[in-house]
Amino acid sequence: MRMPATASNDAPAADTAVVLVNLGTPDAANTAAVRRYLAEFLHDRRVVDMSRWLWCPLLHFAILPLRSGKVAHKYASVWLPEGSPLAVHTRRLAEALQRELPQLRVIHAMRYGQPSWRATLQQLREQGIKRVLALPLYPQYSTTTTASVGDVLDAAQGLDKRLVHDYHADPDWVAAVAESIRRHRAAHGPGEHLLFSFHGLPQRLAAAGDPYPRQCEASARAIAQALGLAEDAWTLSYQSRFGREPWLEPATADTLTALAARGVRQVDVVAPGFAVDCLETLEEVAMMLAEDFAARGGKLRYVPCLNESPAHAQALAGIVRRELAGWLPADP
Ligand SMILES: C=CC1=C(C)c2cc3[nH]c(cc4nc(cc5[nH]c(cc1n2)c(C)c5CCC(=O)O)C(CCC(=O)O)=C4C)c(C)c3C=C
Ligand SMILES: [Fe+2]
Ligand SMILES: [Fe+2]
Repeated sequence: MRMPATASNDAPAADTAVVLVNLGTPDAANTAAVRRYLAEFLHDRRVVDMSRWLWCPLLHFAILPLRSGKVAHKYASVWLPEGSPLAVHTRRLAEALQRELPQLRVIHAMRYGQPSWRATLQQLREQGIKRVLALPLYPQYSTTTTASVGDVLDAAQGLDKRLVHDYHADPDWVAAVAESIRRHRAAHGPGEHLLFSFHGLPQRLAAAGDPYPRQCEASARAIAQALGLAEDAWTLSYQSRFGREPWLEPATADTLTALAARGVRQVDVVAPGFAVDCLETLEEVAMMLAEDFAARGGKLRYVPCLNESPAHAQALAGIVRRELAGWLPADP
């Protein structure tokens, strides 16, 4: 008889690992490290699906030489003593989740850069791990992010594997984000307008069926409802556009301009597409967009990501427990 796997605190599962997989980040805030990182990231066909005949010359002779130095400078402006914010918070979140799930082995890996997701899977197998639950740190599913984590998992041999598809409407995660906004407003004063800023995506991918924008809309609506916000008290927008083709709209920068023109003087910006703070939230939103909005006479207050907060770790632990409870062991 096949018994469901359990993941209660009293049922040790020494052969099961949970891996939080994030995007990845450079290992130093300098041009060479950023160039290495961007080269690996932007060679993934899930991220850029152009013909290699067109893309490789553009990447190697224009994008990498021109972008790496500029982006390294941006990383330097948010770098922490222990490293890149994305790396630091991802590691701390895995440690916090390990405390919630002492019966399991919890680690983290990066799709690009270190610790390498591919190498992590091989090491786990060598260490005698039989089952791996991959939890991509992307609340909303996209072919450009979650599916790429899944590609590497699919290619790993000799493991019983499972991937968390998304958690964009998970009630505990929604409650944790809503509570972080409530606390931010309690600490800094009531808010005038709430802007949900998600990472963007080429419109072409959304038109081809990527569920990402629908899931972003559902996340924002659920969080706004949990906060009891009126329809006109919040807006959704997309940031971090890359390249020349049309990306999802409205753009966060344009939305802030429009809000300022409408006379809105204070905007709280939250980024629930990012599990942890990173270049895109700290430099692009909390620094650059905040400066632009201030120049228009407004105040942008950035609500930090859930990062390694207990509420975040508890929400992820709930997701892990449910996934493991429904996971039948593989046939011997
Ligand atoms: C075609 C290019 C890109 C797509 C598609 C894309 C989708 C996408 N990205 C994230 C999350 C993150 N992206 C981050 C940085 C980043 N993203 C791109 C390009 C695309 N992203 C680039 C080139 C970069 C690097 C910085 C730069 O050169 O501008 C990050 C932060 C990494 C860090 O080190 O802090 C995150 C996180 C999602 C969720 C997503 C699709 C939905
Ligand atoms: Fe190339
Ligand atoms: Fe990105």
